[in-house]
Amino acid sequence: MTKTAAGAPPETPHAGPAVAFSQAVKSFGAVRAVDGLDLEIRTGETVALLGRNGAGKSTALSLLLGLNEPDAGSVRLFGHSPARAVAEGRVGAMLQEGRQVPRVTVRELVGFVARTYPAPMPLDRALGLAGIAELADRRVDKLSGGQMQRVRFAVALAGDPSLVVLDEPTAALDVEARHAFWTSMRSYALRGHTVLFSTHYLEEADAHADRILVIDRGRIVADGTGEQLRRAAGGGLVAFDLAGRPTEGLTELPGVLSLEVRGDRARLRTEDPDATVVALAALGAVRGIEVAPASLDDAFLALTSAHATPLETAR
Ligand SMILES: Nc1ncnc2c1ncn2[C@@H]1O[C@H](COP(=O)(O)OP(=O)(O)OP(=O)(O)O)[C@@H](O)[C@H]1O
Repeated sequence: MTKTAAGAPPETPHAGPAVAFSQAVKSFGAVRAVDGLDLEIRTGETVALLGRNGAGKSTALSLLLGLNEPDAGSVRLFGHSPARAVAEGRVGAMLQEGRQVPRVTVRELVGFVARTYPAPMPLDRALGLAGIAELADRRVDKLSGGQMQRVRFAVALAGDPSLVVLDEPTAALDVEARHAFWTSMRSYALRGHTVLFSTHYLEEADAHADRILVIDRGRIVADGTGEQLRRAAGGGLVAFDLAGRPTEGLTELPGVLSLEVRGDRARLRTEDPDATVVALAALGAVRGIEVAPASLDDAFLALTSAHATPLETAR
């Protein structure tokens, strides 16, 4: 049998999903960090994993990378165990914490990691994709947090993996670096690769993922595009000019969940915008009326609030 440069067995082609969790469970003491996780990610998808602090994102990613074993259920990457997929060089990862290696340059570090993979991408391409070509000869322990984050991205890409897993990749980046990061990530994804990233930024998930998975208390509570999540959360915002009208009774109108008054303008959060508008029209309160759908923030809060029940999203 042919051995690869890294001593790993050669890649075996796989037609099924890139990632498959089946009823995966991982507990730490009394905390069920991942609690019966079921999900599949197809090859070529860019997927965002969204969740509150402590929702189970990092634990799910650690199961996926084989850094932790599930207590029950299974996790498969390209049809195999995570350990095998990693050994075959199919997976690159950018985790939240990475120890800095003193005294080596960016080029040396990324080159070193690349050589541990069976079929790495050319070093200059990895540096270029991560937007750090001009930092190649700088020492990694002298870089800023944002620059280091991009070095981690280059390290994740160095082996030319089929799947990259990014845990909160833009957490330390300023607006410009964030923009550059997503451009790099997009060009990587466009080459048919699979990307899974976790984030707290809803707008980033909406803008850069084909599909958003919302995780809460270790389970997937929603799965769909940003648009599907907004629709599943339902409801919206109805705003109108009070024109001196008293606000009493507005919270009793059909569908209304809450009222906010700013100057002369009333903003009603409602689970049934149509019914609320009809009721306002009956009161003659229609001056400057505007209806806006639920935002992704609203959808996220509805999905992950303490009493939320999983929503069915049409996929
Ligand atoms: N090694 C560990 N030992 C004990 N508890 C842990 C460990 N790792 C995670 N947990 C707990 O498991 C739960 C899920 O944590 P996890 O880090 O997966 O969440 P997260 O969604 O990544 O959160 P954040 O957005 O804050 O990074 C939390 O209650 C956390 O305290």
